[in-house]
Amino acid sequence: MWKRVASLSPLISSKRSSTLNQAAYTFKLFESFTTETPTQGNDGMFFKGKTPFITFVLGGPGSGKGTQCEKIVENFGFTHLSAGDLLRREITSNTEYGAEILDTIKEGKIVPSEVTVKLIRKEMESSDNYKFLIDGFPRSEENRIAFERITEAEPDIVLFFDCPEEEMVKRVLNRNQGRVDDNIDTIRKRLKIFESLNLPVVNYYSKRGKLYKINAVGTADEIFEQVRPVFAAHEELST
Ligand SMILES: Nc1ncnc2c1ncn2[C@@H]1O[C@H](COP(=O)(O)OP(=O)(O)OP(=O)(O)O)[C@@H](O)[C@H]1O
Ligand SMILES: O=c1ccn([C@@H]2O[C@H](COP(=O)(O)O)[C@@H](O)[C@H]2O)c(=O)[nH]1
Ligand SMILES: [Mg+2]
Repeated sequence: MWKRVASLSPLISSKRSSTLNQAAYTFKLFESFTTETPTQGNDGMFFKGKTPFITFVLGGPGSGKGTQCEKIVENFGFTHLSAGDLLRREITSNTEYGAEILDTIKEGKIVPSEVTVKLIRKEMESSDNYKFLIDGFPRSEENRIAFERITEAEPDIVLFFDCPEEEMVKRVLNRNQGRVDDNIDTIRKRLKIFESLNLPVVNYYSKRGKLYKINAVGTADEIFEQVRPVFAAHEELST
């Protein structure tokens, strides 16, 4: 099927070609997933005897997800999987989809779900830990549904860092880590996508009683004092 899609490309105009190339990129990945047959559920698929404890960490660009994840790791022994970092690693390692991922990130768009879920799943499977922070994912309802379908797992809790737009813009523009998407044009695009595609995911988990909304204004330490009790309570429950 991939061959068939590739052979169509020269026959089409460049604008359509770019759309179709994106479709082919998605399709090829999707095909590689559908040939894999996950045979076990959440408890048995990745984690040698332990039920995984999965936390999704959501919030707009610059809301402080990565900063707070570091503190959660230090204090509660989670493994931090930043979806954005996993995608950026694909770019720097020049893997098969690195170039497409780079273009997608530059545009502030969302990488096809199958790519991201595959990277997350691989990291989970190779970890000795069973407690995961999945940072910056799912970015859309489509991401969420793909994660559930492919991993047969759901998050136990979902953190949402609620931050005003002007504060997020200020933080991202001051971040200074050389990220290709830390410029005002891409930030605006990311904020729009966050509102239209990510907030529905936040609302979904809110309705399901899994959401912990954190006021992300203040110092990182102050914010962590809101985060700490969420994990402390779950630690108590599991002992
Ligand atoms: N509470 C805070 N107050 C001020 N600056 C902060 C705070 N938390 C994080 N920062 C800074 O803001 C910038 C963005 O933070 P961070 O990278 O943690 O956000 P993020 O939500 O992971 O963003 P992205 O979605 O773009 O990856 C960083 O430079 C970080 O040091
Ligand atoms: O699940 C994901 C996560 C990220 N992306 C793309 O990466 C950038 C940067 O993500 P950060 O979480 O801010 O590090 C994001 O704007 C998306 O383009 C993605 O597609 N899917
Ligand atoms: Mg981050």
